[in-house]
Amino acid sequence: MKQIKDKNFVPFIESVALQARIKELAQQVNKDYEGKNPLLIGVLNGSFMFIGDLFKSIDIECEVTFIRVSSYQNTESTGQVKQILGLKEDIKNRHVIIVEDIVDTGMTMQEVLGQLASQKPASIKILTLLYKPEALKVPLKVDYVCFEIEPKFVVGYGLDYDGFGRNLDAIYVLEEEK
Ligand SMILES: O=P(O)(O)OC[C@H]1O[C@H](OP(=O)(O)OP(=O)(O)O)[C@H](O)[C@@H]1O
Ligand code: HPA
Repeated sequence: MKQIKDKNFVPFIESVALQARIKELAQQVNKDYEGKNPLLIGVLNGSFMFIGDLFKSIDIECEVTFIRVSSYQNTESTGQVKQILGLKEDIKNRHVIIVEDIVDTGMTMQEVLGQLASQKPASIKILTLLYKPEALKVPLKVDYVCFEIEPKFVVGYGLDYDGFGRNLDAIYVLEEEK
């Protein structure tokens, strides 16, 4: 069991299982993107650990970069607008793979996908470590998934609870929800 701030988390996906599945997914990317020089775009902060391990097992020609997504209140509407920060690469005509740690409501990915797609990449796909299909609130196609999970709060391996828990080498779930 791990205590993070006021909450207790219990083991959910162990490190060995994570690493084995990440290697499998990397093999799939190797197969699908051979000769295409894909650009992997990691969404910070959560994806840093996952993309590090994934990238080591991708052995075709490829590149990696990172973005952050900032949320701010649009003054002209009540909705949350997310802005992509930090993308310096020209993605026009590139094969882009967006790499996430988790797709939960799907709001982040919907926004990021829309904004990147408007820059006319040759192709664009979403690759995520964790996916909560039952929590999805917007229509979204998630192309590569390591693990589909129930809609429970998880931490570890890059994912945080209030900033903490990212350094755990496995995924843990809130105790009372297991
Ligand atoms: O599908 P959604 O409901 O939009 O949730 C998923 C997003 O939430 C988390 O990011 P967060 O904003 O917590 O930032 P972080 O990566 O820095 O932890 C996660 O890394 C995804 O980007
Ligand atoms: O389950 C989660 N854990 C941590 N961060 C998250 N961001 C969206 N869903 C989650």
